[in-house]
Amino acid sequence: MMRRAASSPACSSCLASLSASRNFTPRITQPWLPQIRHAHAAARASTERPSRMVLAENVGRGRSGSRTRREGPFGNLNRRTANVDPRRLANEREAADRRPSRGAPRKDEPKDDRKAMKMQRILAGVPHTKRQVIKDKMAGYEDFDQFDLLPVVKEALMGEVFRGMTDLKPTPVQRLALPALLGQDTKTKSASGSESGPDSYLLAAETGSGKTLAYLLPAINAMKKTEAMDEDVKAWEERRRTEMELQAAGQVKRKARPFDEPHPTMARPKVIVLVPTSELAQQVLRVSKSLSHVIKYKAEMISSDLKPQQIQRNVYGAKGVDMIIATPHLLASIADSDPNVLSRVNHLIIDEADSLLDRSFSPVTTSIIERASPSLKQLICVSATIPRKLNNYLATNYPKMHRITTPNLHAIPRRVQLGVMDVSKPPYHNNKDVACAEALFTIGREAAQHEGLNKSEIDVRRVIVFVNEREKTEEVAKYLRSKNIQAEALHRDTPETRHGEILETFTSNEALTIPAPTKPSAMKLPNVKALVVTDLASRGIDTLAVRHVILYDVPHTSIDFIHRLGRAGRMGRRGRGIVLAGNDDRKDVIAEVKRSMFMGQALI
Ligand SMILES: Nc1ncnc2c1ncn2[C@@H]1O[C@H](COP(=O)(O)OP(=O)(O)OP(=O)(O)O)[C@@H](O)[C@H]1O
Repeated sequence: MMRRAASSPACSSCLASLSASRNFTPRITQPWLPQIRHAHAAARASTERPSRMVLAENVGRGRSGSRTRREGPFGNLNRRTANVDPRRLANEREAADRRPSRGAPRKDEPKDDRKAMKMQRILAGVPHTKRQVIKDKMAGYEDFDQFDLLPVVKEALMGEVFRGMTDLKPTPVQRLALPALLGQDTKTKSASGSESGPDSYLLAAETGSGKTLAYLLPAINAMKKTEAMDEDVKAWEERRRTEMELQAAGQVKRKARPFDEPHPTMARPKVIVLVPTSELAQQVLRVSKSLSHVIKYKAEMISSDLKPQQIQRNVYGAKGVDMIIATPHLLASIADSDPNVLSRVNHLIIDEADSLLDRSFSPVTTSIIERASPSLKQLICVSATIPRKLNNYLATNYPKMHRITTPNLHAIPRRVQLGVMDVSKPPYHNNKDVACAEALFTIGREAAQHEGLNKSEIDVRRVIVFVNEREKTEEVAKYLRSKNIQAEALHRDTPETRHGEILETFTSNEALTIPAPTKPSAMKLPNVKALVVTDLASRGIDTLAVRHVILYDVPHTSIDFIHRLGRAGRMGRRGRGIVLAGNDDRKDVIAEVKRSMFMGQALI
């Protein structure tokens, strides 16, 4: 039932209390209402005790006496400042500023408005100020002569690895890592060492920036230095010399008493390099072998593409082995049956550490680290990216690890350009095969124009096409071949023996040329060779001669963007990436990656 409004005069506070009750319809048009309001106000002013609704006159002035600590169960209520020790607060703020993993930008850092990439935020951040400090630190080393390398190591570097190259300068990661790993940088040494365990380092630098030499040179240098002091090796050499002298003097017959005592380093390497794939093992071995010709040490690899007898020979060869480059599973299984394989390791290098310490590889990699620990002097993790997971893993397990990161970490170099083909529009109608073939034709046409006429030989452009699924590699390569484009597919199921052969064209630094066609041939695009691959070829593979990369599928993460685009524009060269953006692709992510590349910003 509706309640009627009171018919007698009432003031505004009375009306307010009435209106609070449900179903009350106020009649506020009465002409006498203002007078009643004034009467009430006058009565209020005349009372001695102020109403609870009236604020104290000094309310704005704050408390005069200090009452920072209030006792009792409600002492912490209605506080205007946090109940935290101000010194602790200041310390925490300072630590947060120094902590590399904190994603929050500092005051002096430019504002970051990359919304789509922030959704995944998969990479650990490197603070702006830290990047500046690194730049200053790098400035001290301009020449390879400034590093404490043995003369024979320098000779091998210049005469073999860099043969025919002039005006060589160490790259940023080499300027930072070589002094630290060689012990020239005393500050780094004291920070990374611990009384009980080995010195541990993280080397993180852009793709194609020379990380392989940055870790190989110090390890080989240390190996050579300690070799001269190795008592077992000295004694073995003495016995061998005596035996040879006896044979030469005709006192013993070589056939009757051959000197076949195994070298003390047989199956006892001093340096181990762990890599995720056979292809990468092959590549690191190539660099190491070129150094070993001059430095004289024995380097071998073990990976699943080798026959068991070959693996046996590489590890248990009578001449011994100083360095083993291996995939973790194979090495761990050898160490299971012969634990002494890891008993003399001084340097353990984990290349592509973000892969080898992720969930799938981590148990086996860490088991190798643990078994090698007693003799280990340096543990070196190497990576082109520091995912947040790796960052946390290292911070927890190796809190004293010294992090060597370059100023441009996680940034794709500006010399690599990214073009976007909107495949959702005509004439492609979301058909990426057609768009990919079109992109390759454009590359071929541009190259032909660049070559000019009247040449007897033309350059062949090597293009890597990245897809996300292995099934897609064959499918795309088949389509391209149907359009008379030279294309090969490479994925995990390709016979391992063929991997090296297929990759060779793309990893070779030699110019690839063919005789200039004089008449139109069946091969519509003679000057382009395409390799359709999954991520198998995105990690560590040194494709110096590749200028073009096509991202057929949009990479799932910014880490994949960095690694895939990192196959072009290596070691200061120019490169071009073309991403095919279809209807279902995250165009906002692509746009942000493109903008970051243009601005020279690190991906997140
Ligand atoms: N100081 C240097 N000057 C010129 N070239 C160099 C120098 N250091 C290394 N290189 C060459 O640069 C190329 C790339 O080096 P490397 O494969 O070590 O790169 P990376 O940093 O390991 O790349 P990724 O992260 O992709 O594995 C190699 O061909 C190597 O010979």
